[in-house]
Amino acid sequence: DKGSAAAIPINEVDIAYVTPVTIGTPPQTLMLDLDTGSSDLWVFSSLTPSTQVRGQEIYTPTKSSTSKLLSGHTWSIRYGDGSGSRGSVYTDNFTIGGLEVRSQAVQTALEVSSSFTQEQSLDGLVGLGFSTLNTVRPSSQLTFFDNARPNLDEEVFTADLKYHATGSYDFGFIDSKKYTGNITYTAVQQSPGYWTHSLSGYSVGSGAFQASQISGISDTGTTLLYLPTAIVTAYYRQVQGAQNSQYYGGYVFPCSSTLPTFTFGIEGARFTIPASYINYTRISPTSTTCYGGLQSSSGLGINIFGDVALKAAFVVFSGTNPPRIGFATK
Ligand SMILES: CSC[C@H](NC(=O)[C@H](Cc1ccccc1)OC(=O)N1CCC(N)CC1)C(=O)N[C@@H](CC1CCCCC1)[C@@H](O)COc1ccncc1
Repeated sequence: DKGSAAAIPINEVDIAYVTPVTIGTPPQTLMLDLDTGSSDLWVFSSLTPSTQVRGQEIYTPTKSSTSKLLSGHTWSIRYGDGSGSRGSVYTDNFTIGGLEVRSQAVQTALEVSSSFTQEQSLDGLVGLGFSTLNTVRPSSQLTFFDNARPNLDEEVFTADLKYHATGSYDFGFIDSKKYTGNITYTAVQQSPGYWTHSLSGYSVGSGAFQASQISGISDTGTTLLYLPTAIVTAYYRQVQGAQNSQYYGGYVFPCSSTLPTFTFGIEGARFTIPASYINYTRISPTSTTCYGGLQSSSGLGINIFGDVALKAAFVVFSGTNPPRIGFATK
């Protein structure tokens, strides 16, 4: 089996990407954020209070002839940005890009935090982290990828996220038309459940490559790139007028400033993030101050290789034993 689906940016600064999925019989289509940084598949549903739903598509289990309540099971999740949700659990048929999983655990929201309510183009998440992170109790549930794996032609899924454009997620195969050169793989530590691996170093602009093992998680559900403070200060030292603003909670700079590129290493391979990806957004629509796509990870306790980095590469998440992650230029 295999599947392929679009990864569509939900706004003009690629804050997140959504993918059309279908749930149930007859199929109900929702737009979900495929997130390698978590392992719960949850959706806005007919059980979500209407005061918390603002334009999202919802999943109505009672309209599906193949839905089954997973009685006595609940879930509750809190994300790194403080957003969260909780609820009950059904199983139903679930499809992404033509790839179907029967009786996938679909977590129906009974409550969502305000930032989810405000994000009307996001109907929920598909966690693609390791199933050990799943929050369903009393028995944790498997991710879509873990359920699909036995039937996949190849035990992989790939992410081809794009800057200000629609990319794709593929399941069960590696599309050689989506990348150039070779795929460089590196080892993944799957504890505590993230796609955790190391960078082999970095360089700023045309500067020398600094070899150093930088451990972090490749996370499609995180917008920006979060690295150790020493690296981030070295980067913004090259940017006229840059400053680390308490007020804006990160590095900001004049939108007219020239930004250097940022290169990261995977083993012996090098991947360069264009300056445009790091000139992330104006702090307000009329402002001439811009917010950086590279920020310090010091407040997070973990380095996160988010979309700003991932969209500079074609990424292979390999569920082989042991798991590994691959990067190729595109
Ligand atoms: C540094 S983890 C912060 C990260 N959330 C972000 O990256 C959000 C994403 C977002 C925000 C608003 C609308 C749409 C998308 O975006 C921002 O936070 N920003 C972008 C805009 C920028 N101006 C400010 C910073 C995060 O929790 N991801 C989790 C998934 C995410 C949750 C929110 C909805 C979209 C999916 C997940 O993978 C990682 O979970 C954890 C990571 C570490 N320990 C615990 C949990």
